[in-house]
Amino acid sequence: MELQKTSNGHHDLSPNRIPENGFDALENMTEGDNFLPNKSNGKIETQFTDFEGKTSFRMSIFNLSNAIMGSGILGLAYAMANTGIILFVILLISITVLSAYSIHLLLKTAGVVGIRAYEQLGYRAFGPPGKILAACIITLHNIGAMSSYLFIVKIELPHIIQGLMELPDNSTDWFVDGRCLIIIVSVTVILPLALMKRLGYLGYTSGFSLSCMVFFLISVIYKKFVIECSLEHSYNETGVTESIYNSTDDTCEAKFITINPQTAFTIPIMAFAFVCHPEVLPIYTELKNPNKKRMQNVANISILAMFVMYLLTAIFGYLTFYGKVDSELLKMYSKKDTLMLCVRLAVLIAVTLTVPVVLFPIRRAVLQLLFPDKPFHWMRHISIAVCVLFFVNLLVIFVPNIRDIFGFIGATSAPSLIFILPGIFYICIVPEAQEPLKSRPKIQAIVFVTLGFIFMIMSIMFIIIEWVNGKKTSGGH
Ligand SMILES: NC(=O)C[C@H](N)C(=O)O
Repeated sequence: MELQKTSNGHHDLSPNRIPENGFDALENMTEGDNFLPNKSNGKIETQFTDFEGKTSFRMSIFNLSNAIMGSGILGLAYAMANTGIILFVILLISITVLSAYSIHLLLKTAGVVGIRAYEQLGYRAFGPPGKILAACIITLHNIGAMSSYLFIVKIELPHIIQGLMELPDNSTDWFVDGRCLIIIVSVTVILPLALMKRLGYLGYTSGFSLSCMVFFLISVIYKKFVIECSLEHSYNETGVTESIYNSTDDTCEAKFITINPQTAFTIPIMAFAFVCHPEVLPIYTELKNPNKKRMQNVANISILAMFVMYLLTAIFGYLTFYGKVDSELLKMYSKKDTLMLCVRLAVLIAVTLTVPVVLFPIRRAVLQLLFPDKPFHWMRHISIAVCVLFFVNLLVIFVPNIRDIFGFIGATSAPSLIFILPGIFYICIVPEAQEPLKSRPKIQAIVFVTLGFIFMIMSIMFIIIEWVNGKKTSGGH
């Protein structure tokens, strides 16, 4: 699809030139493209002409909620065990509000320049290095998230099959080999969904994925009332020793406020659980009748719904196992219990259906970096998805314990995507004439970025300290 060039050599994206297939226009968009500012009520409002979205409000909520909800939910009970109920609730509310504020910054910045692509905002703020930085952080973070989802499939699916088929624990058949299973799941479920041309089409699978997580939550609540907390409860059945992740507290009593060395992981776990920022602008691009308020509503509803689910999961998970809860809640439940086998399956389905949603921003970042001026092409669309999935599969198959890598990625990319980048883009892109540096919104954004840097430095420091201590206590292994 060809866009007409204006006299200054830029693409003309004026409203009377809205392309038939706006998606191509977005993929086509280059750094020099102009967007038409629309002066209404004396305020400059940029009209988005990059794409005419067709995804309904409800489907967009499903997609964004699905992007938020992932493996992060499994670590929240553990986070609560290491902060106590009150501190946890305060931190969770703070991260929820900050996450919504960050989306507000992204949407406002996108509105000012009329671009709904994270990487392009990076370009507007800092030129090519800004674009490369944003694309790399998105790719790194989302590959980390995808790997964590496939890691769950690799570990849990064999147990589910063994449990449902009543096979002995030591069976060596190929269908209980996690490595074979992730390849099968990737090829038969994830790849076809990742090949969809638009994220909007994933609304139905996202809705289904969310209902699986609701089932998980209901079961966690139910189990609280049937499982008795016992001090001898053995939860490390898989034999994986993770000294740095194990809680030190072994009592069956709820703590309201507590601080221990593992408290350091709380903010990275919560921040990771709320990351959906690379998906926000792609979802906005496909929203029907888009405007900032409507998209902010999509974000607020999704964030609020996920906040409720996170809070309930954490509280009931914690009140079932107290200080002994593992950093992966599912590990705590018996593998012989049919209900819990079904719950594991539901969580697996939920995270598997999240993988394609998380893959979309990676493909967009790669396209923006390697083929910035090229129109949509199926070959590129398909090959990037295949390469990304291939790489993530290799990672999950050959790296035995990627938790440390996640810890580091969670501590660096999550604060960057939530706090630092949206704040810096806002400060740099919203013109001084519209909002001077000393205006309230800009000062708020500066504080927000500073907070992001503090979180990031603190998390990295704590994680390094824990690694060093963990290595010492496990004899240097
Ligand atoms: N979308 C992501 O990056 C992570 C997601 N928030 C999770 O909890 O797994």
